[in-house]
Amino acid sequence: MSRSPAGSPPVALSVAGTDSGGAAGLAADLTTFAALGVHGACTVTAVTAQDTTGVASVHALPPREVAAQLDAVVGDLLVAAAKTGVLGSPAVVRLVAAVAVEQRLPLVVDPVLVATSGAVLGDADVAAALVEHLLPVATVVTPNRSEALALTGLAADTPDPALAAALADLGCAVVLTGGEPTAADRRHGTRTDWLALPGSPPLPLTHAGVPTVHDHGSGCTHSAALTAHLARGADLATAVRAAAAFTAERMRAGAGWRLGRGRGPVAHTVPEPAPASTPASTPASTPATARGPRAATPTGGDR
Ligand SMILES: Nc1ncnc2c1ncn2[C@@H]1O[C@H](COP(=O)(O)OP(=O)(O)O)[C@@H](O)[C@H]1O
Ligand SMILES: Cc1ncc(COP(=O)(O)O)c(N)n1
Repeated sequence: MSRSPAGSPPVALSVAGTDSGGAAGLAADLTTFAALGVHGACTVTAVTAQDTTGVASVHALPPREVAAQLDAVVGDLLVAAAKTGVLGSPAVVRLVAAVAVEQRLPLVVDPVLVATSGAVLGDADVAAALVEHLLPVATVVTPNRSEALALTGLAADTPDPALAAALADLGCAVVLTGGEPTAADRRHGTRTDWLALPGSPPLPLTHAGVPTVHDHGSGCTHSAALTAHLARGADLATAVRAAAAFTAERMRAGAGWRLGRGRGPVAHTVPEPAPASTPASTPASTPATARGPRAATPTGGDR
């Protein structure tokens, strides 16, 4: 049941970092909320300098600045569901947990810890705080495989279902996201997420894979879509399936894009078609084209 007043959209809150390249973090969250008919409020936890090729710097905001934003949002808006991304420090993790409990927020935790390029977006202390304080009060946690390994401390060869089940034992539902294809996924051209509910055997959710280098922000888009569907009143299983479908659809929409030199953004917007009078041979005036051809191969972007 959505908590929005009649005639108004539900409100979802993202507590996350910025991505200067506009692919991940708050950019992905707020555009996804908007695409799914949900008003997006935000609390900035960290400012990152990053692009499609990697993360240059991460500046975590002081907890008091994060607390001030949270107070402003929950003091005024009726938040129907919230999600977290980069949190920046154990103190901020504890702060968000306290607000989630106090406000009884349905909470999606995307435990963003390490970028694909290797940049640390959450250190071991943040991972420990997530396990101790945030997962016990979360509705669902959405790690990728490397985040799940960091949270559980399990061996690198632990199979996906066992990883998902170990996290569910901590007390919240889990969607172990499968952006990295398994051997079976490679054979079948698929991706497999695992849904684990505490006390139940993990369930594979397999969908068609999209061949693309425009996958930067896939995890944020997925967790934001899940949050938006919860805010709209969907049950968890429905929201999980809808989130995977939305993310794959946005990846298909951006599969032909060439934005940046590395892992380009998941398509948060679909470009207007060129005016009918534009000759087919005229190059599109995108920044990438104006600044010369960009390589289509990934060079280690951040996911
Ligand atoms: N190439 C792809 N084709 C289809 N779905 C994908 C692809 N890459 C990721 N996904 C989906 O996007 C969602 C986010 O997953 P993932 O990429 O693992 O997150 P993260 O960015 O945190 O690593 C999941 O539902 C996953 O299955
Ligand atoms: C500010 C910020 N937040 C999150 C991610 C992870 O990106 P993804 O959504 O692809 O896992 C990122 N690179 N930067």
